[in-house]
Amino acid sequence: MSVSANIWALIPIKARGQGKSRLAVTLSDAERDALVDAMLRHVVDAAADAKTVARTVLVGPSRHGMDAGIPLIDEPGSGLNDALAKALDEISNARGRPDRLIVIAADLPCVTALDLDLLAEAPHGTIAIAPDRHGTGTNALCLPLPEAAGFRFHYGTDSAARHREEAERLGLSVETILSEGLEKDIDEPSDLVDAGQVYTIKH
Ligand SMILES: Nc1nc2c(ncn2[C@@H]2O[C@H](COP(=O)(O)OP(=O)(O)OP(=O)(O)O)[C@@H](O)[C@H]2O)c(=O)[nH]1
Ligand SMILES: O=C(O)[C@H](O)COP(=O)(O)O
Repeated sequence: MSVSANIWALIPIKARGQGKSRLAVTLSDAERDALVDAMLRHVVDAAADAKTVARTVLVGPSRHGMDAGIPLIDEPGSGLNDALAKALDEISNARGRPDRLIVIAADLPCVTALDLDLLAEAPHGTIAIAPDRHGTGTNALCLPLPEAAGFRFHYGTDSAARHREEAERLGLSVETILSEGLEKDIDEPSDLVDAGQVYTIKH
């Protein structure tokens, strides 16, 4: 890949107070908000430190206190797939649009800048998919543009397999990226052990 490739990171973030609802059995509302913000800050910082990432964009109803310099794309309010579809459409048509778009979840407290550089280095005509620790969910994607401008997001059950099928539909190859930092999203209380690097639970 050319060193001058223009690569952007897109981070979806749910409305304040709604994120990480599956952790409500363990964490109070305030604790979940603090955890969501700490993980988002970590992912934003990893993108800022990645050599390959030129620009970071958020999609969601609010910027959760992130710097005003990070653009926020408003979402339709009908779920993650619709939010990302709108953002992909806007970014694909933006002036100076990227050659590649990394879509990365905001709940990856172990992700590093190197992980993002690894994702960005997929060969030409390839979509990179980083699955979760179970191998079934999708924690990050790297989409080549404009080839994948029509990519349809399938977050939900078995999203990794469905995203591979979507690449096939577009005539693109798939590279699966496995790394601890990309695998460890925080969904269930048992995952919280991996969040200790960014957030300490006080009880
Ligand atoms: N903009 C936007 N982001 C979303 C939406 N749903 C999920 N996300 C984000 O997508 C990423 C992966 O989502 P999940 O792992 O399901 O996280 P979550 O929705 O906060 O967790 P639960 O409430 O427990 O399902 C996280 O960065 C979420 O903030 C949505 O409707 N809109
Ligand atoms: O792959 C997915 O659908 C997303 O990662 C959301 O799944 P999760 O909520 O299990 O992380």
